[in-house]
Amino acid sequence: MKSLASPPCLRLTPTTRRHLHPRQPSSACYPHGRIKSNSLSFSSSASGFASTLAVVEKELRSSFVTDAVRHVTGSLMRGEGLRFAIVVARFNEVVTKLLLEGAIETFKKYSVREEDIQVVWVPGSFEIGVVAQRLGKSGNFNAVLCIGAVIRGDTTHYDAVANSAASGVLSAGINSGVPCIFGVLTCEDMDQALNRSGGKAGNKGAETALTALEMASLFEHHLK
Ligand SMILES: Nc1c(NC[C@H](O)[C@H](O)[C@H](O)CO)[nH]c(=O)[nH]c1=O
Ligand SMILES: CC(=O)[C@@H](O)COP(=O)(O)O
Repeated sequence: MKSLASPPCLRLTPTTRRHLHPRQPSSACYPHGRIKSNSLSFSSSASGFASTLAVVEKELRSSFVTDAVRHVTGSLMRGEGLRFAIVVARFNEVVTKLLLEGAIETFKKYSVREEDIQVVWVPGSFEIGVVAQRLGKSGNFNAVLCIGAVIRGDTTHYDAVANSAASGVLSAGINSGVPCIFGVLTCEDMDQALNRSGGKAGNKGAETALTALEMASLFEHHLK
């Protein structure tokens, strides 16, 4: 029997660690298998993340061959045939349109057919949850991607909208049993929002589309 005392350890770069384990401390290691450090190269872009994840998945899978424990993850490589709804808020449309573009581009890059993507517009982020739940329950989609941009103003309205959007999307997923992905920006100002919708900090629409793909694949291929 294999000893569990000192599992082989993968030290991850900050970027990959953030994607795989967003809250793990910097000294943490990946406990399930050994990964050659020279097989990993990282980028903070959505496609960089995807290829990093593919390498990690492959290496981890091969390191599990001798393990009796079964591990399952969704795959980014099997987008064809998966169906997605995208609920997008019109409020701060200059931002949400860019997030939507990033999301659709990513779905297409991963072989999701255009006819398998349905976009539903709602007035603001507050309205996303109820619509996501309806779409999830329809049985027509493998995942629902929720896109919005909440930007702080002068009053406490920001907190109400941001928190409601988050708990609305969470409830939609739990109540419908279909993954509902949180692609709602919550920003201090428009600069922060633009930086995250194709600017300096990437495109969160594209990143959350990858999350939707992974979760859709996990449910479709492993959790039925
Ligand atoms: N201020 C923002 C809003 N506010 C609108 C609400 O989402 C909602 O439509 C209204 O209260 C009616 O129910 N929405 C955003 O998406 N982003 C904001 O910054
Ligand atoms: C996040 C918001 O709802 C924002 O537009 C509200 O702005 P304000 O707090 O100045 O009314």
